[in-house]
Amino acid sequence: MVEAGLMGMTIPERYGGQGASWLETVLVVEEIARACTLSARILVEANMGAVGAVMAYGTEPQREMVARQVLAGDKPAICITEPEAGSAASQMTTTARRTGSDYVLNGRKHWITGGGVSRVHLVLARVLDAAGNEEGIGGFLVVRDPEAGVVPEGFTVGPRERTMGLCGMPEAELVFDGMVVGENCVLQPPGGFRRGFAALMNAYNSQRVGAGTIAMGVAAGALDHARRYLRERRQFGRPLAEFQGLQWMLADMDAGVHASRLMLREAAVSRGPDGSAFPDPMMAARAKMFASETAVRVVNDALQMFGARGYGNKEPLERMYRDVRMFTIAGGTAQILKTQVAGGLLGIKTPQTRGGYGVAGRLAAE
Ligand SMILES: CC(C)(COP(=O)(O)OP(=O)(O)OC[C@H]1O[C@@H](n2cnc3c(N)ncnc32)[C@H](O)[C@@H]1OP(=O)(O)O)[C@@H](O)C(=O)NCCC(=O)NCCSC(=O)CCS(=O)O
Ligand SMILES: Cc1cc2nc3c(=O)[nH]c(=O)nc-3n(C[C@H](O)[C@H](O)[C@H](O)COP(=O)(O)OP(=O)(O)OC[C@H]3O[C@@H](n4cnc5c(N)ncnc54)[C@H](O)[C@@H]3O)c2cc1C
Repeated sequence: MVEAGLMGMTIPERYGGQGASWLETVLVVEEIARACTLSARILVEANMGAVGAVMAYGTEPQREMVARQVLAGDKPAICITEPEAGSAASQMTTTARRTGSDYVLNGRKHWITGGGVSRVHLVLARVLDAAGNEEGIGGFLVVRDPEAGVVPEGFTVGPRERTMGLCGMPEAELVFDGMVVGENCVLQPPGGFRRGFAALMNAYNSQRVGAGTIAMGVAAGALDHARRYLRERRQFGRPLAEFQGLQWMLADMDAGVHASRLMLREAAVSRGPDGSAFPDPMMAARAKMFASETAVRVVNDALQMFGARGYGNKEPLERMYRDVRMFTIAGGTAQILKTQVAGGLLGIKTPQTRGGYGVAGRLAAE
């Protein structure tokens, strides 16, 4: 992927990238996901999420460092989720406490894709001043590269999670125990730490569009396989393609993939409020939620069309099914994304803590 120029496509040309748009990136992601979910995931993380956040909010040296790493083949890790803060990501307890001009990180992240193999890590943490008062949530850039002898003290990689799919890339726990990082590692979004969580999640909307595109690409690949097999396989003296029950399934699958693709591309070219460099939050949530749920159904239906052969490993369907199942979970579960979409439609703020509901501007004005 480095040789093909796919790592760091979105990085601006002045840092060695191609300055590719989100739309150009998702076109490539779809094609790759048709054949290999894992490679598509690497592509998304090497162009969206953390990379997008650094290119939008980073200092010159931070951008140069991340560009160098990614263009050389690193897939950065985005470290948000914690054992007690999954969907409730804003309740993270990992802290970054200021001591002089440094920060000391303490806490535990889990299910981090690339844990143990990624070099660049964007770690979200609750920022405390020297007296322990909270300042908001910030992003911290941490490089770990054992091959080059860079192993930050106080940063350990815990056990790998064993998963039903996507087995070519580890998900692991990362433990920060008094790890000291300098001020130059702080990713400072506009609005400072008080608006840090919102700004970092805003950057993450690009990765939601990327993740949704992977799911859609896997479904598109499964649909191709299904079309091939319906023409190839014969039962009752006729090709499966002649059975109307399967034809209607195929038409529904095609419509689902097509609708997902349109929603994802619409989100990819959209921009959030206030001149954001990232896709509109609601469009990203809607597209990822729809594409991931649709893809699980489409791949399941494709597998069904193969009968026993779909359940076996001579065809890629069983692998695609195991891979695609993840996309309604990671990157914001389908339920969380639906809540965000509904909140936008109704003009209701939707924090999920007891007593947290509020009315946003539009409804209040009505
Ligand atoms: C956002 C949530 C964590 C819910 O938490 P809260 O209820 O505490 O937060 P909110 O009040 O909804 O939001 C606080 C603040 O942030 C703004 N915000 C939130 N999300 C976004 C967004 N996507 N884009 C832009 N801005 C956002 C929100 O508007 C608020 O700002 P104001 O104060 O109103 O101005 C929860 O809903 C959530 O998103 N949970 C999912 C967590 C998640 O996605 N984790 C992903 C981990 S990385 C990963 O899985 C990688 C896998 S992969 O990509 O393959
Ligand atoms: C393969 C994989 C890779 C991942 N990679 C990363 C990564 O690189 N970086 C990272 O930070 N994280 C990563 N994650 C973690 C991922 O972001 C979380 O799994 C996800 O945000 C959900 O959190 P949780 O698993 O703790 O589920 P929980 O939040 O415990 O949710 C459990 C169930 O309850 C539902 N639920 C929770 N709250 C609500 C609510 N308010 N309303 C309705 N339903 C609700 C959820 O939808 C879900 O069905 C990865 C996960 C997987 C599976």
